[in-house]
Amino acid sequence: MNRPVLQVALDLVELDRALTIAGEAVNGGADWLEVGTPLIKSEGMRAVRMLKSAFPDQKIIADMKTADTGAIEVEMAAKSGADIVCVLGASDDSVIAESVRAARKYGVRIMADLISVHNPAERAEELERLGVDYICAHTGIDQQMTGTDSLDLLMKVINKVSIPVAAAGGISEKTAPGAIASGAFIVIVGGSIIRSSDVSGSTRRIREAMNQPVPYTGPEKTREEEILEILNMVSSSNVSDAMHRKGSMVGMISVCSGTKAVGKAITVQTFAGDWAKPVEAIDRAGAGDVIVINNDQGTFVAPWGELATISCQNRGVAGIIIDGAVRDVDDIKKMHFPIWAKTFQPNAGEPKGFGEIGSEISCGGQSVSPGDWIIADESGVVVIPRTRAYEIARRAREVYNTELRIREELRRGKTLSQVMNLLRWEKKQ
Ligand SMILES: O=C(CO)[C@H](O)[C@H](O)COP(=O)(O)O
Repeated sequence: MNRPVLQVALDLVELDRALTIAGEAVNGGADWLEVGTPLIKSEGMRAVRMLKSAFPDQKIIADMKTADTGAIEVEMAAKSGADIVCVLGASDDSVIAESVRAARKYGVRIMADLISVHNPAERAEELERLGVDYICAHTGIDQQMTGTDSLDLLMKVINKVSIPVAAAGGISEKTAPGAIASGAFIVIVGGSIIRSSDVSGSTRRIREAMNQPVPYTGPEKTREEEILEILNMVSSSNVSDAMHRKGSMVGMISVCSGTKAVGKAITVQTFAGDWAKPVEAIDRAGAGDVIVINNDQGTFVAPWGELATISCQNRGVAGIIIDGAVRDVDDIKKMHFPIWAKTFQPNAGEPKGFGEIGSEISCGGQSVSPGDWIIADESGVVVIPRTRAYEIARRAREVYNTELRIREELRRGKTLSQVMNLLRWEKKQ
């Protein structure tokens, strides 16, 4: 068989950005260009026409994700210049058959996408019998965020069909060699290329990685390691964006400027003037935990100060968040320890022992349960529910990566409003 193909998925919504990025990807060695579903929904068949006319030597793939009216959609894409049209493998056999008939009539090929197919191995065999030209073992972007692995899917189907198989879904420089080693003929890459500030360089590196197949051995890190690594890289603002602009505590001020805290919450409920439970929580906290304290709206006494901070530092606690006051601020600032509080106040209370460690609390207007993840930086404090921590961390990384590319376009001279095409996307009344 010929050399494996690198297909770059242009999952963007603006055609001019897609054309620029496509050019950079082709310079980096992209073989095929995919007009991604968001681009088709935003710009229609014009996107296919423009890509074909700008890149006549590249195969153009129209990712229609067709689920009905197969003949009409394939005809539209074919007449606009697509070489390959993607249909949903999960759609009815009648849709696949009509798509294949139209494809034969208009001289294009059909790629069937296995996204959300419940029985991928069996369905891949059926799709081959129905006449499709390529099978795409695809884990969708939302599925990737929850940890579904595209190469697992690839391995389920690769030996079931004799037509070429594409691998898609979060493929990067690290996983592309595994896709080839597992038998993929086409590697489809979206985010790892189109969100990069150096599209040509990223494309080139993935192309080179594809030339050195290495058997895939599964993820290198545990989910918890991955969450920690991502949250250390992204900002609280990235995480808030990933949570649809939610999760942020109100009124929290960073005591030691320039510090950041990431870790799992040890929650403490105490009452104004009582510092026993906050200090006992230090003994319960493991290295890397963040102690989150509700002080029952007490701002006239501080449940936290320098000595508690030294104790935390000794235990490797990652940070302190107090819905209340902190004292000994001059000394704490010298320690450069990550603490967020509502206010400063020299009065300490008494260690009476009211309250609880490890219960659900409210802090800065957010509900926090033990084990929820906390990310705190100069912008503020965001709580990530533990049940969604992996997904939110991965979505935050997408936000972070998207901004890398936007920053690059700003550097080249566009305004933010131009890059985002704000006027076009304002909500119409
Ligand atoms: O079809 C798609 C999403 O439905 C994408 O094009 C495909 O998943 C490749 O993009 P990425 O590498 O970002 O996953």
